[in-house]
Amino acid sequence: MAEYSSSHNDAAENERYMLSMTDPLGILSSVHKVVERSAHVKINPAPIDHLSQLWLQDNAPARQSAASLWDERYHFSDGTARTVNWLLVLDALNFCFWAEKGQDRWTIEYQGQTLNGYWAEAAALKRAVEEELPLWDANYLSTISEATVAHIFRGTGTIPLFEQRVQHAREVGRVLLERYAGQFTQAIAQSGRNAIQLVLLLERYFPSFRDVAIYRGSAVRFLKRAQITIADISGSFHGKGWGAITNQDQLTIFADYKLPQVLRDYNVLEYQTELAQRVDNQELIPAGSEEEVEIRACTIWACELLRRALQQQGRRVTAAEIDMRLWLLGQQSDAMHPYHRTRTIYY
Ligand SMILES: Nc1nc2c(c(CN[C@H]3C=C[C@H](O)[C@@H]3O)cn2[C@@H]2O[C@H](COP(=O)(O)O)[C@@H](O)[C@H]2O)c(=O)[nH]1
Repeated sequence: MAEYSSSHNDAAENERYMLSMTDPLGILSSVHKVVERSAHVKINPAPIDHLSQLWLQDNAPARQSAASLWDERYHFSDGTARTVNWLLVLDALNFCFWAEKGQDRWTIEYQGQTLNGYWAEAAALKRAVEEELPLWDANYLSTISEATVAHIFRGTGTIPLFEQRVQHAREVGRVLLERYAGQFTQAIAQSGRNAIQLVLLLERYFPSFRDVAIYRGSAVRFLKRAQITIADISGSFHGKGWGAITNQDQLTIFADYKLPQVLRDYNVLEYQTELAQRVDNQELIPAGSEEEVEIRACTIWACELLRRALQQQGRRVTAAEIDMRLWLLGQQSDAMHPYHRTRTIYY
């Protein structure tokens, strides 16, 4: 199956050394176990080398980091603690924007644009603040009503998993009040402005961020929304002030539904025939199924192999930079095979 295993000792030794040194969240080691056993998804090494060569030739975008790309059009950003709380709400609700097969996606109108997906979510939350709804206020969040959340996301169609979004907003408010005097900036301070400590804090105290699956009896750690929250805070503040968070190079890519789609388009990921047919037919892949966990685990591991291939060619990039580049490719993915459909609150 996966060809990542080495053909001689020192490569394996090097691999174990690399794994132990750069995996403080226990994500790489847990997805590595899935990759070894994966029965429905394969990682192809040759396309990884091809992709690293492509990116080495093309200088500019590889330098892109979240900070340089932060988009103020659709993100609320006032440079204060209010923005930090707003970003936590943004990423507590940052999941599952696609419609049932044959249905149109939920969309909103904002500043004369029709938006869908992640951008619709971000703009809807920015529009709410512009309409004087204090989405950065923990008290307000902790008791927010269904009617208010429906108003916030008003548009054409309904945002999927609406109930869960109400629950997540209330949970953010409640935990902020219980533990951080209503300010996520206090959590940043308490974590010593360390990305790893902050991800573990989100996993421990904010249940909706606890993105951990079970695969053949073992825990598999993804922590996608917890990790992207840190990247988004850092990006929004351009790496300064509340965005000056260390150890971001130890984050993994964020295992959403777009990255697997892009990696499959490059043939980095290959789906076993039956899974390929189900995904291409836009059938639901159950949350927590072996297929879903293998898709996400192989996505993370393939990006780690890509990061190492680039590093071996002298190009040091972080997983977050690889993530950003792949995700932006996924924003123009109409000609690609469909992304996998898993109804989940985790991505
Ligand atoms: N891996 C990864 N997944 C990401 C993002 C983002 C947006 N973030 C950046 C945007 C501007 C700032 O620079 C932020 O950093 C959203 N998503 C996920 O994608 C899916 C939505 O896709 P579509 O249906 O096409 O809108 C959904 O699972 C959502 O959770 C990312 O950056 N990486």
